[in-house]
Amino acid sequence: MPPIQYIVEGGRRLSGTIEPSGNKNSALPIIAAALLTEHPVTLTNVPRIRDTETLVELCRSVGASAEWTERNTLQIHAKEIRAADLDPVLCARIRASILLAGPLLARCGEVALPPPGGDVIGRRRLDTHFLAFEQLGATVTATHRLEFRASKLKGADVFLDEPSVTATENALVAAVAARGTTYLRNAASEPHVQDLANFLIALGARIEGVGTNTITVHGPATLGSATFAIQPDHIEVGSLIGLAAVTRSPLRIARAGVEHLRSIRMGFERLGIVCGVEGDDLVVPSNQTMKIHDDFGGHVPKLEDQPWPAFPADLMSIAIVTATQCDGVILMHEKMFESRMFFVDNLIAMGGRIVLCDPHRAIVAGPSRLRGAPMNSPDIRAGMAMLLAAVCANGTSTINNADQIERGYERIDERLNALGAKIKRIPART
Ligand SMILES: CC(=O)N[C@H]1[C@@H](OP(=O)(O)OP(=O)(O)OC[C@H]2O[C@@H](n3ccc(=O)[nH]c3=O)[C@H](O)[C@@H]2O)O[C@H](CO)[C@@H](O)[C@@H]1O
Ligand SMILES: C=C(OP(=O)(O)O)C(=O)O
Repeated sequence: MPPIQYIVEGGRRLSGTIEPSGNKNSALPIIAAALLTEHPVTLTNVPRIRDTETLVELCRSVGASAEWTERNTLQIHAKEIRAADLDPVLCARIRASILLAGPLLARCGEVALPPPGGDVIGRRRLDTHFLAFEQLGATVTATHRLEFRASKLKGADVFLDEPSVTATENALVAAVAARGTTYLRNAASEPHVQDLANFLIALGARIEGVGTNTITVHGPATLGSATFAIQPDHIEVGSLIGLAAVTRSPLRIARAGVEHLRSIRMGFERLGIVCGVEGDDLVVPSNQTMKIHDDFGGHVPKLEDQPWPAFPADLMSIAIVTATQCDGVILMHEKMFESRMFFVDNLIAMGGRIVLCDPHRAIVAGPSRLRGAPMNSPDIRAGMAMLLAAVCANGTSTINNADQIERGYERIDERLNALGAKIKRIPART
């Protein structure tokens, strides 16, 4: 498939209603966990994006049947599976290939995985996965590929060395198959971790503490079949709040999953962007103050990411672009990843007033009028942030490597064009 380029004509006001897709980071562990049961599983509201398509291919490669029966409905039946010959190219395409470790280990007693890929946003450690599997009774060998073996998984009191999202998900799936009770302490609690736990419960697992940092699993569970709807993507909702704000456009984000939006709304409120809630819809008015709130005493405020329920790392790039359009000064502190902030060079080239202090911190002084420019998307969220910048800038921008954006956002060009944006999607000239 040729690489994709977006040509964006900026400076247009948007309006209308948009519904977020299902959460990518829920769909991925849930598709992988569907391999845990011999019975058929139907998943609805699955985002039809590059990452889910790749994982579906990997599921087929281990012997499961996986069919899209509608655009966003996926049926998976893992009657018999084998944990062998996983394609290194497919595994390297997505971070979520590591999520096959838990279900395949539980079903087959061993699995060898080529290293996972995913966003190039800094070092992405796997040590927490290894720690959890070892405590549940597996042996782990990590060389050019990752090998996990366990003739029997045993429940354990596991303290994760950090609340890693995918490590919590792998440990949760393995614990459902393990004999005895497992406590996962210092567990991640993101909406996608909750979604996975609720899917496992729908299959028949006994899990307590969903949404907290101590998850208790009583195993082993006898699993059946289930139909499960993936919850809305809170990161996409946050991206759309940023889009509405930078283009000064009134947007209604329908079925936004407002119960999970508190820290995200607070983050944008610090930038002077206030959203209303109507039922499960989020309403972003166009008449925002866009005035950054100083800390008490007039001190320079900061916005930092942290594990859930705090402001999510995957929204930092969006928040930075948004802040360029706000009045005031703010320190943006990305604590988790070392390379996620380098994309700000593109915003600086467009006229953004940003000082990159070090790989983790940037000071943004706004507002600045952005000018269209050529850009290259390094990762999903930086790509989406650049798309926001391009839509609000004066003139035309080109975003190369827009495939990255499409790893995480479904038909984003069509959906934003329906709101009034002008994004042309073309195969890039090589
Ligand atoms: C498929 C999927 O679900 N991917 C998400 C998942 O990736 P993933 O599960 O790979 O991310 P982890 O939660 O393991 O951690 C991400 C990084 O943050 C660091 N870290 C983590 C916890 C902590 O308290 N302190 C800390 O510094 C880790 O060392 C690591 O470098 O979670 C990340 C963090 O929300 C998101 O960016 C990714 O979109
Ligand atoms: C970092 C992300 O994805 P992944 O973990 O799949 O690379 C993301 O969704 O922003």
